[in-house]
Amino acid sequence: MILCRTIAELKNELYSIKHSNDQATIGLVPTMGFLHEGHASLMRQSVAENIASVLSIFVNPMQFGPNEDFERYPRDEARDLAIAKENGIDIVFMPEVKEMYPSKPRTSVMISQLTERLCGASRPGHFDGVGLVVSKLFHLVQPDRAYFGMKDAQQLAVIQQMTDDLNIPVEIVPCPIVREPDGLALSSRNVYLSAEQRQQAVVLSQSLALAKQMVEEKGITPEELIARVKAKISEAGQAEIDYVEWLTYPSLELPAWNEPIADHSEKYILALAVKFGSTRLIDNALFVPNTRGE
Ligand SMILES: Nc1ncnc2c1ncn2[C@@H]1O[C@H](COP(=O)(O)OP(=O)(O)OP(=O)(O)O)[C@@H](O)[C@H]1O
Ligand SMILES: CC(C)(CO)[C@@H](O)C(=O)[O-]
Ligand code: BAL
Repeated sequence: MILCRTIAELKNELYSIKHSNDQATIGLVPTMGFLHEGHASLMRQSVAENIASVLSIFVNPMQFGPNEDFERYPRDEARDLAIAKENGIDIVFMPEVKEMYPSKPRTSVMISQLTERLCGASRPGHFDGVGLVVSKLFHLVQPDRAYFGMKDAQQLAVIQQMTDDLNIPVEIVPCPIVREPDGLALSSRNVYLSAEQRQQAVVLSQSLALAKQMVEEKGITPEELIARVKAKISEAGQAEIDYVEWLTYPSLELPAWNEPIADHSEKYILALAVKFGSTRLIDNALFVPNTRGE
């Protein structure tokens, strides 16, 4: 496994791969590091489907708001490199901020509509930063496939839209959410939770499971579903709800609010963002026609 800290090193390594095999397919797994089993599942899928796999580790300042956790975002380079190697990654691209942004970028990548709700509304400018860095990574690596987790379902929809709108020749591969045995979705930010908050955070996946049950009950409307999910989350002492939304997926539009969900024909997402103290966690479940959710 090769570690590249500069764009020049990355380009050299990619050139060598392509030079030795011009049919070589490249998979890209973009991350912000502090790797866990969720990231590892993306890496394994990339390794299984491509001749060579690039893992990027970059805590992108452009996607953090002024009062967010950019400075204290967890980092552990040695551990990340060991996990990348164990999972068969060929190249780790781990640039400094000044390598990715030698000066303040004057170009913005603004993806409209899909970013109006959910994390786009709670974190103004967040998806502009994500769009910018992911398009830079796509241009630098020129992957055949890029792997994104469904935990960040809005991000996945936004990146797919950006890729389609800009005709970027990469296949976006959605990967399922990896969870702890008690249901909590793996996230680098889980490390911020106190023991008590960690116990309370299980309410996220529990409320998604409750929603699946309720959608099976004929007659429930999005309005009732959201009220009941919010009530369930509020049972966890310190939980402060940022949003609970029921939207079409991947178009992220509001469906008819007062009409029963049963027998729906579209794909929907129930998306949650909840704060436990200062730690904001997200989770979601997809509901496909005539099923109880994924
Ligand atoms: N539990 C998970 N299951 C599957 N994919 C995941 C999971 N957690 C993160 N990912 C995916 O890994 C990629 C990199 O995410 P990132 O480095 O932000 O990790 P994270 O754990 O989501 O961090 P954060 O706590 O900052 O949200 C994204 O595509 C993300 O969706
Ligand atoms: C896609 C990404 C690596 C861009 O910084 C980030 O938003 C993430 O880790 O999901
Ligand atoms: N996992 C999405 C990256 C972020 O929270 O900034």
